[in-house]
Amino acid sequence: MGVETDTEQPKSLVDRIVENASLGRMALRLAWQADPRFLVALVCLLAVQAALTPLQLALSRDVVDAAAREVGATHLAGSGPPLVWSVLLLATTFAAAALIEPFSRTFQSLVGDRLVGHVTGALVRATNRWPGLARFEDPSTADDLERSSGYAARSGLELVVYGARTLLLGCTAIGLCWALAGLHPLVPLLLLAANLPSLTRQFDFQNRTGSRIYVQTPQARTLQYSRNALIRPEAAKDVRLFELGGFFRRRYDDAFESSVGELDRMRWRLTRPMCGYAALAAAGAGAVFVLTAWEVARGRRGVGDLVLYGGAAAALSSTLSAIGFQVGFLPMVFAFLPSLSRVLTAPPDLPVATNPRPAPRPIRDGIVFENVSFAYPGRDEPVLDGLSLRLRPGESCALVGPNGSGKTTLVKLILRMYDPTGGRILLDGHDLRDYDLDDLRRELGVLFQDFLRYEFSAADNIGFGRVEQVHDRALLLAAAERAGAKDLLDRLPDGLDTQLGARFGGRELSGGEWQKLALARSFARDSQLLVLDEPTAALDPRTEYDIFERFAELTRGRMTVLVSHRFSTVRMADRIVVLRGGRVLEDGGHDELMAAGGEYARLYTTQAAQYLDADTDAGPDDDPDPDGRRESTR
Ligand SMILES: Nc1ncnc2c1ncn2[C@@H]1O[C@H](COP(=O)(O)OP(=O)(O)OP(=O)(O)O)[C@@H](O)[C@H]1O
Repeated sequence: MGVETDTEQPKSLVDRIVENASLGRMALRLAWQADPRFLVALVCLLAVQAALTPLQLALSRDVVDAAAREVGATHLAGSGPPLVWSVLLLATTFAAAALIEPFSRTFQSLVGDRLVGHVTGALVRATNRWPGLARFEDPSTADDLERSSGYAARSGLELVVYGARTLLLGCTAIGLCWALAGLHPLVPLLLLAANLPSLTRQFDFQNRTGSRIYVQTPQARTLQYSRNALIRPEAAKDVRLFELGGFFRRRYDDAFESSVGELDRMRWRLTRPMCGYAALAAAGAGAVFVLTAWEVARGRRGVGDLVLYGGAAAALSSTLSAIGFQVGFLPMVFAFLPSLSRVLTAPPDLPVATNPRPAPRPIRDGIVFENVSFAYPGRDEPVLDGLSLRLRPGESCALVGPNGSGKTTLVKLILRMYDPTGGRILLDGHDLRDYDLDDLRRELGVLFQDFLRYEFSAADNIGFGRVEQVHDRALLLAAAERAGAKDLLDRLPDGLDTQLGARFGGRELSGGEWQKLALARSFARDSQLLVLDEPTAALDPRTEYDIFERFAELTRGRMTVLVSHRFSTVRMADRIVVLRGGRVLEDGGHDELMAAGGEYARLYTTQAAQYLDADTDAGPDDDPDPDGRRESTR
């Protein structure tokens, strides 16, 4: 059994059975862990539901026979219990069926919801165990995650429901065949033959639909992306300004047409021939009716048998069709399960030391890049190419270089979001890979260029830098003070407790205000290495100047890496490293590099000249350089 997927490698039948058995066990285990009580209750209800169909047929026959006896048509009646008992029993089964149906649906929803919650928790725990970033940027992992949180999340329930239903429907079909053999031993065989094409068609329909849904996961993600571009507040400005609404709408429609439209066309294609097969199955049931009526007319059977055999033939037909339908779901379930299994069992994406070293405290020798090369996964051209560099303890170092020269990449390697593809990075003489990663990262405080705006309280936005002390108000206020965010907190209606972001009705902040909080978050961390990637890009000149003035105090005792294109920020550093072509081009203090008259001096002078030109037009309130610091750039 298996869905046709585009990525599937040919496997032997035995391998596939073994693999599916283990996937099935995993899905059932997840369903059991989600809520065993509801699961057991659901299976019991499904069993009772399955038993009711043959029971109702047998009781219907008794009712008809008893009614025939009551009206004196004894030649039409078989033997059986009195009419009142038969009617009461039949009514009870109808009442039970009516009662069980909503409970069965409710239990399915309860198990489904709990299962989705349980699987989501397992997915979150699994992805949190991936120390690096590479998997999050890999499209096939994105497909796996999409499948895992969609179809595959409910697969445990679907296995239980479809599996149990198939089993129980199989029992019902055997019961019906056994009953029909009472008419003639060949009748069940003929009916099975008449229903076989319809059953296989149902299976084929489900199987192919499932295959299509599976292989369309990338299109489903494209669809989601285009939809988000239309409805997400982050995109609203651009969409309106550039009149992108129509464009994205067409993209969405195209993606919709290529996924859902194709699926629908396929459904139609597969449904049309089913009419012929259904007619064949109906003809089989009709023949049983005619045969029974003929026997009843000849007085060889009671009239109740007409209900029993006619009903059993019709029920067998619908039961077999339902089996085809239910079994047809199973390949789809088994096609999606490997995605879930891959995510849940994926080993860490970076090597983890077996006897990890604790992070050094204090750092004594610093960080050394030894001939480090790095290319992003799936890309050939290296971003860093034999780079060597030493970052000394207590020193602040600015990384400068053109766009795409690898500054942020270098920072990501220090944080061990990736490992170098060549060379090594040493911390106090030991390879970063030898350290306990959690312990190491506790020593790193980072403000990313694309920092997150948490739409929680201001306190959370700062406290997430040291989440175990997120309620320590003194610590949060001190961090805010250092980042120049104290005024901002004073202006917020509930200070630290103000809910931020418009999405949940909170206070929206300007870009620079969000950046101040992000800077405060990195200061809240009690780290030995502080990495600030464009920390002042959105700050007003006054705040930037304040931070500049206190930079030495703010970073005292910490190694600091500053990444920036703003030379006013770069100047804060003790040392400046210019990157180009994946290597270090220049390395030294500001004065030293200016005196050398190389790349840094050229870039610095160009930027300073631009500032000075702009300054001639600016009023006193716009003065970006209140103490005339820029004069020294000349
Ligand atoms: N996640 C990624 N996957 C693949 N390539 C990437 C990824 N991130 C960056 N790159 C590539 O690596 C190169 C260096 O990027 P990086 O972000 O390190 O540059 P940068 O010097 O920080 O640039 P900027 O000044 O624009 O911030 C770029 O050419 C970019 O295309």
